[in-house]
Amino acid sequence: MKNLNLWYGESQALYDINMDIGEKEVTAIIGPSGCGKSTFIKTLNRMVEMVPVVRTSGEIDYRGKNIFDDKNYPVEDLRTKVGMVFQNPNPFPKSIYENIVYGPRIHGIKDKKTLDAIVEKSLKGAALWDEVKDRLHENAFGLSGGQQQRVCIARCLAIEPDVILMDEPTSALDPISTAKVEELVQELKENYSIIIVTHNMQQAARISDNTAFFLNGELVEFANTNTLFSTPSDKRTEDYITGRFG
Ligand SMILES: Nc1ncnc2c1ncn2[C@@H]1O[C@H](COP(=O)(O)OP(=O)(O)OP(=O)(O)O)[C@@H](O)[C@H]1O
Repeated sequence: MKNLNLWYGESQALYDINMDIGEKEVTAIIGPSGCGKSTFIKTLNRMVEMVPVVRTSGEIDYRGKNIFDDKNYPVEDLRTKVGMVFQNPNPFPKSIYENIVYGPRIHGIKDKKTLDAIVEKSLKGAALWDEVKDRLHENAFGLSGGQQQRVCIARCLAIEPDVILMDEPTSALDPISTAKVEELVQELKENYSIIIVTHNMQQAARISDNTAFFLNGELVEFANTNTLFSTPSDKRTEDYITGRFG
């Protein structure tokens, strides 16, 4: 990211963000409510532009192409490479199977055997296969919240992204489901780059390689997670992680 700025109408939400996010690493985004965490990750797959008054400046280069350059990087291509999982599990009101094959079908895959294989691989990737393999054609709404969130992760994996954006993916989950998703993040980073917004600093410390601390739309500090939590270089980071504000 180079000099990334973002405005909602007249109101600026991101200020001059410069950041280099590594491949196959977990990057945590932390900061107090309203500091721009969601705005920031939704910028990475340009979903933020669904708000009509949004305006950006600067660049986000992904594998040598600026994602804002529509001619060289169609937004549909970007979104197949950069998938997203939201705060509240949001499966479609369809069967587990139909949830997973939704994206691949849009991409023109029709062959049943291929779709079956995608469902199995994606559910295995989301550590859910064993729990649901005998009920693939039941409605996803019949699953627990934690299982629904893993369906959403499987749905994201089914389009074979490189990057997975997660916006507080465990905030609606109980501690056991949270632990499962955290464990899953550790497994997924073997194959995917993960950027995760979290309110939970212990979670950031547990699962991420690098952490970015945002405050009032600015990137205050971006460092190795252990370093950021043990010896932050900015006083504002120190105040936040020690609970002095936020
Ligand atoms: N659709 C929108 N229209 C106008 N302003 C918005 C919109 N969405 C977010 N904002 C503003 O942008 C700023 C950053 O909000 P954002 O949701 O990115 O913060 P956040 O750090 O993710 O907060 P939280 O932790 O509470 O989810 C806030 O001032 C917010 O009011």
